[in-house]
Amino acid sequence: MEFPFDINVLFPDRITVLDQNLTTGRKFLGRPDHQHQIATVIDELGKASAQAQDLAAPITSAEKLQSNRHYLYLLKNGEGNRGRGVAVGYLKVGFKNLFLLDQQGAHVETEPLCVLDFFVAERMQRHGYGLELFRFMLRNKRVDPVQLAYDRPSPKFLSFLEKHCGLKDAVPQVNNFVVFDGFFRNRSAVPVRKVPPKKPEGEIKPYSLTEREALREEQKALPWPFARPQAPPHSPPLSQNSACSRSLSVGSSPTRAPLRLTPASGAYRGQAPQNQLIDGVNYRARRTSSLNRSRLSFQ
Ligand SMILES: CC(=O)SCCNC(=O)CCNC(=O)[C@H](O)C(C)(C)COP(=O)(O)OP(=O)(O)OC[C@H]1O[C@@H](n2cnc3c(N)ncnc32)[C@H](O)[C@@H]1OP(=O)(O)O
Repeated sequence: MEFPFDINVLFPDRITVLDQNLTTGRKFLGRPDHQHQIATVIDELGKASAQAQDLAAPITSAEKLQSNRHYLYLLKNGEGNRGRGVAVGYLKVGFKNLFLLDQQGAHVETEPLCVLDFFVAERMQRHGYGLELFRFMLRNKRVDPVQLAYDRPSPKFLSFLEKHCGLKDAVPQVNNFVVFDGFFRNRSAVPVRKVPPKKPEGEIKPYSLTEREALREEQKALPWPFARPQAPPHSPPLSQNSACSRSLSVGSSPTRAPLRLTPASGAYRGQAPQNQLIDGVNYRARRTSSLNRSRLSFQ
């Protein structure tokens, strides 16, 4: 995505981590004009992401980033737009209090790192940029894919997770978060938020809202004629052999088109060979002693 200003001035690094302050940790970026331009980049990418996911409104914007403790990893290509750089995409993560069901169906209260939004500009998809972002975040947060919770992953993202991480067996949930087989193993080894801040969302809800459901709640609160008409309640058809589809079938949000229960066409082009798994060798060498990982990821 191109902008009428120099992306390379705003984001000197290929991947920049932005937090609540919209800063990249570099002093000169505190300039108001730069802050404004950074906000523009986030807002425009957020809109494109919402469009790509059929969301009624963006779930990522500069304002939302400023009011939540989320982290946004922004990837640029410095050479594009005649050397001014182009914004390629982003990955947004944050800790969430969730009530999840383990494999035995028991409720577990947990606060995992969640993937909340993920976007690569349409024309740049399937060129490895998503993997670059995801890998960077995993290293930065010192976490394995199986330890993350995913906020209603799209068919493309599910395909991505299966291809690059070998994640395909979801543990059925009654909310729209998806966790995979292995998530409940060794929870104590998983990074947790150190100082629980006051939650902007209010107190913990029995089945925590996804970003997408929160969007629907916001819309419900709008008076007519601003509120979108509610779609009649319906459940997508269940697939007998898809654990993922079961977890997504309850409480799915009408803000995005219903998820297809099989991945988007061309998604599963065959099982990813082991040596294609993200960072497999490096991670194994570095972290095997401390973590008992899923049988599928990083083996
Ligand atoms: C929790 C959430 O954030 S859910 C929302 C996820 N975001 C979206 O759905 C927005 C639209 N999609 C995208 O922005 C991107 O496709 C992303 C972020 C999901 C992946 O980024 P990419 O740069 O395309 O991924 P990358 O090139 O590293 O990996 C490619 C793999 O991703 C999956 N993938 C990417 N695009 C597609 C697609 N159009 N159809 C099916 N699978 C796809 C496939 O597994 C693909 O492997 P393949 O080409 O061998 O089939």
